[in-house]
Amino acid sequence: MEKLPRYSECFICGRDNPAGTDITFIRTEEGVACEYLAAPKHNGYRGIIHGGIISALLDECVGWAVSLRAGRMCVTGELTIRFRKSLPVSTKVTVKGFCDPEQKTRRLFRGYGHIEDEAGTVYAKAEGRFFPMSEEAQKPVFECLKMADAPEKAVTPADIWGEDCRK
Ligand SMILES: CCCCCCCC/C=C\CCCCCCCC(=O)SCCNC(=O)CCNC(=O)[C@H](O)C(C)(C)COP(=O)(O)OP(=O)(O)OC[C@H]1O[C@@H](n2cnc3c(N)ncnc32)[C@H](O)[C@@H]1OP(=O)(O)O
Repeated sequence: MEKLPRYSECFICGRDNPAGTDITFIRTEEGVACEYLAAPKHNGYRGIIHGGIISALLDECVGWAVSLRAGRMCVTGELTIRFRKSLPVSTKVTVKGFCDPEQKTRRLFRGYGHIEDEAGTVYAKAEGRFFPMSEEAQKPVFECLKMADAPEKAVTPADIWGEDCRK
């Protein structure tokens, strides 16, 4: 399992965003995943994590999974979240994201994901549609993407997609 790069300013994965969740995503055999320890600074109601935080975690995790498949960084076009169970503060959960293997077009990618705890309880599920950026539009993204274990080290598209890198 390989750590994915982090984007310095991002609310979810940015090192330089103190308001955020300070997440590192990993590439798994099936897609993308991350660990999240539910923190009181992300509360909505007392002791319960805000649905917007849950949505943002799922958005980025599923977004990474489809971006890996698309060969380009994507933007979210549509995201549907089902909040099945309140997520209490201090719960340790795993967020998992997948790309739908049946892609009919390279313009739009479908993905899905969920948040579960160690016992397998599912707190939320997501599905969405994601759009690959043009090569030109994704260039500035790479100015802020840094290696997870070496924040001074820049990342290139080939570091992420290797041979599958889209021209
Ligand atoms: C997600 C990736 C994350 C990867 C992980 C990165 C980690 C580290 C890297 C970096 C960190 C920072 C980044 C994190 C980011 C997190 C994710 C976000 O928050 S992204 C920001 C929020 N999203 C936007 O800003 C998009 C705004 N919308 C647009 O740009 C356009 O609307 C776009 C590209 C989605 C579509 O525009 P058109 O011009 O290509 O398409 P048209 O002509 O409008 O529509 C044509 C057809 O396409 C479908 N379509 C278009 N838009 C759709 C939509 N929103 N949902 C569903 N289908 C849509 C429909 O079938 C539509 O046909 P009909 O209009 O219905 O007849």
